[in-house]
Amino acid sequence: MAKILIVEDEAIIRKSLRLLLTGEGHEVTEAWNVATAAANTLIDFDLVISDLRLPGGSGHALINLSAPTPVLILTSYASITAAVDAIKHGAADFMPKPFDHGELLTKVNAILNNPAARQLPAELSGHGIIGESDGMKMLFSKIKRVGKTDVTVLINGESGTGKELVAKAIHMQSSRCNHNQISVNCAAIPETLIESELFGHQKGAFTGAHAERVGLIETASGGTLFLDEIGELPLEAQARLLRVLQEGEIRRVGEVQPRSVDIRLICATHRNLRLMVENGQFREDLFYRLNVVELKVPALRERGADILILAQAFLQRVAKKFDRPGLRLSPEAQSALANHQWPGNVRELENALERAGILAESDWVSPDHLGLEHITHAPVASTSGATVVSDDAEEAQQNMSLEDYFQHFVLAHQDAMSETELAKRLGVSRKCLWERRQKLGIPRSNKRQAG
Ligand SMILES: Nc1ncnc2c1ncn2[C@@H]1O[C@H](COP(=O)(O)OP(=O)(O)OP(=O)(O)O)[C@@H](O)[C@H]1O
Repeated sequence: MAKILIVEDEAIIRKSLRLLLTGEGHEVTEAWNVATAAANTLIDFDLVISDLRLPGGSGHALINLSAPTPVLILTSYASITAAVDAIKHGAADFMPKPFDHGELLTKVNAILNNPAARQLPAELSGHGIIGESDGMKMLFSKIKRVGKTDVTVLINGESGTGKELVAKAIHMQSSRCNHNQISVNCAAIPETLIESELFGHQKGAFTGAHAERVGLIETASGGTLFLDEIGELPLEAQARLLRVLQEGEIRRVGEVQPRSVDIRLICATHRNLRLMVENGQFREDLFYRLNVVELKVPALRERGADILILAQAFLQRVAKKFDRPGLRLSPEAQSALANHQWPGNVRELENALERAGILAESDWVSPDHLGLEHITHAPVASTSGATVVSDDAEEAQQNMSLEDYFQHFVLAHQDAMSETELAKRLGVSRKCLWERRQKLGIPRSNKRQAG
């Protein structure tokens, strides 16, 4: 006996399938669209049988949502091409409608008896990047194309959109995949240390250089170097990096002799580097070297049904992590997720689901558990640098935890201040600011393009 989910908007077809399958001893659950299907823990089913055209979303979305559960697609003769496309996207098989009962059962049995039919998650061939929207499909095909080459890639997208995942996927598709990918977050390394971190140094090159040090670029030789937040790289380090790209050579700080290196460079930024070039904050020659191929990662709010697909995937992960297999999204939670603007993108979504996994008392995740409200009050800084607050805001501030205060302060000032200024005003290092942003899920501002 197998557990089978039927997703079909026509009640008559649902009923006939139910009769057919229960008659064979299977346990059957019914749903009439993607949302009602997704309210179940899809991984628990042995098979999903889904119509291709469903109200409010296609059966394609279910292929992703259900992974690794196999999906048998039902389709009218008119959309056979679409069914073939579904197979390319990971469907186990398809069955034209109207169908012969015997033929359908043969297909169902063939899938159930074939363990290999359990599909890989419908993501970029095992790289963990989930997405069905047109923007993501376009990105996947570009990743596949640039992955095979050795060209420098500049990945652009808001904070938390998955730029690092994209960089990893490119590396894994490349001929360098058996070598390391070294990832460096230029925003997390203090400006004074960045050159020696990246390029290495000789013993005694500067105060504190007690021993020689191999830089991260040299360590990445033979593999891929991923420079995240490249817009934060100070101008002097930009000049050094340009030399590496032009000459394939590196000179450690304090060293005269260059060493040859063989790296593939992938960079990422949430900033508008062109604007930074115009403002004199980013070297034009370096920009053109980096921007050989530009990949744009869409913001989550532009990805339509991907929001729910990702939410279900993260929920399954959370359910496993907290050993709560029954966890599911209530219809209200689904609509809250679909309507949220996601300033922190996929990272914010991941955090929301993790939080829900902790807070939900029953199996049903409600909007409250997701904590998607926005912060409305924020302290305002005076030009003297002192923080000025209104009476109401003062009272609210007194009730704030340190983390709340940190978050309020960053959100209120990041359009006007650089990361260095923000860190200084908060009395923390840039690295600490970066780490707290990650921990608290505070996205970097898109309005501040430079500095
Ligand atoms: N399409 C996706 N499918 C699955 N998980 C994703 C996807 N996009 C992002 N994530 C997850 O969201 C989190 C943030 O992704 P990532 O660090 O790659 O974003 P980023 O754009 O590099 O962020 P930042 O600009 O802040 O460095 C990670 O945990 C990542 O695994």
